[in-house]
Amino acid sequence: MIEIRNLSKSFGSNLVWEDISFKIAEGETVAIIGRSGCGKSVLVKHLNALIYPDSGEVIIDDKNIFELEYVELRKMRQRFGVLFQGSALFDSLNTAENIAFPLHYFSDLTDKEISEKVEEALEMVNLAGTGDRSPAELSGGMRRRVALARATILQPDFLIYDEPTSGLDPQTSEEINQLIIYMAENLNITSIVVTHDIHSVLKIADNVVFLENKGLCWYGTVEEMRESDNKELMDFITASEYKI
Ligand SMILES: Nc1ncnc2c1ncn2[C@@H]1O[C@H](COP(=O)(O)OP(=O)(O)OP(=O)(O)O)[C@@H](O)[C@H]1O
Repeated sequence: MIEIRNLSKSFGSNLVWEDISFKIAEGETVAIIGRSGCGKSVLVKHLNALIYPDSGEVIIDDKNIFELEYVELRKMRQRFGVLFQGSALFDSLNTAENIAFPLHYFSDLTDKEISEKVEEALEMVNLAGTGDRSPAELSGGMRRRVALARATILQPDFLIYDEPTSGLDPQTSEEINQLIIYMAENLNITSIVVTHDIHSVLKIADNVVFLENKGLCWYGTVEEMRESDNKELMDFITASEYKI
């Protein structure tokens, strides 16, 4: 469980948002939506203390992560995986080496154990047999799946997805949505998804955080979002050109 309590953040005189509170239960998928520049990325960077707030707390396992000492902070950060926007694969490494990268850094596994884990991960994202291909030889959807295999290889408790379906066609987006659901259900990963893709939100999310007017404008389940008459939320969804 991650509990966000009364979080506020400014950069100089630029107030990003204030007094944000909500909870993310274990195994839940929460979507964070809102217009460009409303502070979605800044918010998720608080969840693993990459950014510190002006005030407020993020509680994980009964501890305010902003008060953790260096060693504990490192351990806490290792519980997070991140799927970066645009996949962020290393072009000089092949697919298998990309996925193996975190294991070389953060585990004591032998080379043989690492290759076995990489093969399993490739199978999980339906890319068995492509380990020796370079990222340049893969489609956008395949690169996203490799990035997902890499982000989950250390079996994180929490996975942050930064616009996982951006730039993908509807069919490939759907494959990624299905994988996000698979990861949440089968690996019991708690997922935090920053997205502009309302269709994806409806497919994958349990709960939705909508940032607007420098704060948490609306929070609820996807079912509640379908029924909501919150004007700002509806305007945002309508502008996303998706009717629900
Ligand atoms: N390191 C930083 N220093 C100063 N200002 C920052 C920093 N990071 C973000 N900001 C500011 O915080 C605000 C929110 O930015 P953020 O990137 O979180 O928005 P976003 O909702 O994720 O946008 P987008 O949907 O376009 O990715 C912006 O005004 C941005 O300029």
